[in-house]
Amino acid sequence: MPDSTPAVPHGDPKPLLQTIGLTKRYGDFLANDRIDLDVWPRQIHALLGENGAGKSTLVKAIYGLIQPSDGEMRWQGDTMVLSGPSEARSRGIGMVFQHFSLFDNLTVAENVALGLDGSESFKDMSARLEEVSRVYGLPLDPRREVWQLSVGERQRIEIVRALMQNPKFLILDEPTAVLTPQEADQLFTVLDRLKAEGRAILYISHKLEEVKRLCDTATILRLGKKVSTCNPRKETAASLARLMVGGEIKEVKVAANRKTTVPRLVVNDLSLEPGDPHGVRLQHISFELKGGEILGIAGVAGNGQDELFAALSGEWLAPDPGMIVIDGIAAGQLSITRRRQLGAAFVPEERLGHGTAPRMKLSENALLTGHAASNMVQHGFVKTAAMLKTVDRATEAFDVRKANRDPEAASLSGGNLQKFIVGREILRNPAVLVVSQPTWGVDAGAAAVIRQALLDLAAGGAAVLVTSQDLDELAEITDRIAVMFHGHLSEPVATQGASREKLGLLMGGSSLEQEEPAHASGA
Ligand SMILES: Nc1ncnc2c1ncn2[C@@H]1O[C@H](COP(=O)(O)OP(=O)(O)OP(=O)(O)O)[C@@H](O)[C@H]1O
Repeated sequence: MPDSTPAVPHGDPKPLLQTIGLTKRYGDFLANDRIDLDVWPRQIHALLGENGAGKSTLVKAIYGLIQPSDGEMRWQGDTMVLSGPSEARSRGIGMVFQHFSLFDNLTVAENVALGLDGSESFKDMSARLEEVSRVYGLPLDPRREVWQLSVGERQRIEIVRALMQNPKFLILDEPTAVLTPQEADQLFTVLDRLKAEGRAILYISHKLEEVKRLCDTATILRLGKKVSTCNPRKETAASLARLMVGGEIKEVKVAANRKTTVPRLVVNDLSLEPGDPHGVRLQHISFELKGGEILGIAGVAGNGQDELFAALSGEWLAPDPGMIVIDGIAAGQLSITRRRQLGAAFVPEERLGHGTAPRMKLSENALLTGHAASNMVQHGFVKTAAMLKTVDRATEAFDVRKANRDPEAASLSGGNLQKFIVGREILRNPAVLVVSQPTWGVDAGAAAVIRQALLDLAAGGAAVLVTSQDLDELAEITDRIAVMFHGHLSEPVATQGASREKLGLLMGGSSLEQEEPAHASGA
C-alpha cells in the first residue's frame, strides 16, 4: 500500500462525511466490505476501482438509495441513517449519476423541477436554473426538450440540478465519460470553484490522468474492499491502475499483418432529415470501409453521430437503398433485423434502454439482438440453452462480473454491462461492426480487453466503425479518423500522423464548408 497519505486540508476538525466499516451484501455477495472513508470539506476525493469494485454501491448508500447491511455513516461527526435520497439532499448531499435520470419528452426546466422539492414556483425555479447555469458556465436552454439534446448537454442538466440544491457534498459518478476534452475542462473549472466555496466532492472516474490533475485524495476499492487511500498527485496513472487491478494492465496489440480487403460498408452521399425538428441533418456523408479496417469518427457530441448511427443501423431509413451498402447489398431501406442478417452488428452509445432492456435478463437481451442471425430461435421456438450460452461466452471472453449467471441487465455495474453488450455483438463475429463509445465508463483493464477485441475483429476481416469522443482511444485502435461537425463528415485522414490539434480544429468545424445550417430548425 503506498504511503502517499493525503494531508488533512485546512484544519477542519471533523470530516464532513465518514463511513466506518460500511458493508453492503447482496445475498452472499459482498459488494462493499467494511469500507472506511473520510471526506473533508474543500476536498476533491477520487473513488477508484475496477468495474464492479463497489464504487456505485458505496455512493448509493451515502446518497440514501440503498441501506447498508452493516457499519456506520457519520455526517459532520454525527451518526447518519438515511431514509432515502430526499433526506440525503436535505442534509446537503447531492449526486450526479452515471446513468442519467431524465425524461426525454420533458423540457430541461421540467426535468429539473421534478428533482427539486417544489417549494418555489416554476417561473422562479426556471429563472434560478438559468442563473445557476450562467454563474457556473454550464449553458442550458430551459425550454428545450431533453430528447433533442446531446449527451454532454444532458449531463449538464444533471449537474445544474444538483447545484441548484446547494450541496455541501457532491457525488459525481464518471462525469467526464462522455465529455469532450473541452467540456471536461469546463467541468474541472466548476469543480475547482465548488471546492474553493468549501464544498466536498466525491469523484468516481476511470480516467486516471484526470484524477491526478483534479483530485486531492484517492480511495481505491478492489473486489468490494478498500485497498488504499493515497495522494493521486504522487502516483502515476500506471501505479493507480496497478492498485485498482492488483496487477499490470495488458497492453493493446495491433496485429502486424492486418490486411484490408474489399469494401464491406459503403456510405454514398447520405443526406437525411432528422426525425425531430432540432436534430442534426446528415449532409452528403460518404465513406468506404474495407474489411480489416477500423475507421474512427471523432467529434463533439451532438454533431450528427447519433443520427448517423440511426441511419446505419436501420432505426431510420435512408431516402435511397444505395446510400448504405453492406457487403455489396443496398441496405439503406432495410430493417435493423435484415441488416443483422447481412452480418452487421450495432452497439449504441446508451447502454441501458438502447443497448439493453434494463429489466430483462442478460439471456433475454442476448435474444433481442441475436434472434435474427443465430441459433437462438429454431422453427419459431426460442432456445433458452442457446441464449444462456451466449451469456456464458460473453461473460468468459470479456470477464463480465455479475452476482449470478443470468441477472437483469440493470443489476450489472456500468462497465460490466458495457463489456456484456460489446461481447454479445463481437461474439456473433460480424462482417461489419458499428460501435459508439465502446469504452464509456469502462475501467482501464476492461477497456484494453474491448479495444483488443475490436482490433482482433478487424484482423479477422471485419470492417469496424468506431464513434468515440476519446481521441486517445481512436489514436490507439483506428487506421483512419474522420470528424463529424454539423452533420458533415470530413474526409478521413490516416491516424498515424493525424495530430490532436488537427483533429481538434476539424472538431471545431474548420475546413468543412457549411452550405446550409445542419439543424433542421436552423438553430
Ligand atoms: N441490486 C444488486 N443485486 C445484486 N448484485 C448487485 C446489485 N447491485 C450491484 N451488484 C453487484 O455489486 C458489485 C459492485 O457493483 P458496483 O455497481 O458498486 O460497481 P462499480 O465499482 O460502481 O462498477 P462500475 O465501475 O462498472 O460502475 C457488482 O458485482 C454488481 O454486479
